Amino acid sequence: MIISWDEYFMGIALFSKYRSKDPHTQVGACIVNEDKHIVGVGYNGMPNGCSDAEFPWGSTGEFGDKKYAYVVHAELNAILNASTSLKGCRIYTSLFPCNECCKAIIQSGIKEVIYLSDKYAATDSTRASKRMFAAAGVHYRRLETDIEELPVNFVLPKGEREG
Ligand SMILES: O=c1ccn([C@H]2C[C@H](O)[C@@H](COP(=O)(O)O)O2)c(=O)[nH]1
Ligand SMILES: [Zn+2]
Repeated sequence: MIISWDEYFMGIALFSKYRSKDPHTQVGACIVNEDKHIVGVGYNGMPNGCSDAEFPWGSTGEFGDKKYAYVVHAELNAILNASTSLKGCRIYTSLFPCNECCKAIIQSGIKEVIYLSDKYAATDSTRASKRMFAAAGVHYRRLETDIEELPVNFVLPKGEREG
């Protein structure tokens, strides 16, 4: 199987999301520069020093009892983890960016967003993101692919196993 660049970078975003402890929505993001070099990756997780085990992952109750007060979004983490200027870069993200990530994407100089799921399309947050991206000239598109699954085997074929 040979995959396209878009599928490859979205694959990295999808792989990254499995690091997230969010029990409901795991999100991964991968930023790529004009030379097709990966310059940042991220997933939705608690800030440094805020234990995944101690901070809440639920989404009900008081403000302080919900994950939303604390979690750093995948796209923002990818931006903050980036090693270089993001001017002209593309971001691959498994979920369409919320309005807060949208602002960070625009301000960082990223010029294109490639997403997979738009499951919150009907929300005010996503509508605001689309409005801001359009105004700021940040292009967005859904990943086009025929691939349903990308198998990754951690178990080596018999002939390649040790012992
Ligand atoms: O742009 C976004 C929007 C959301 N996320 C993260 C934040 C949360 O951990 C989940 C959303 O949780 P729900 O239970 O689906 O409300 O997704 C993100 O990383 N980037
Ligand atoms: Zn966000």
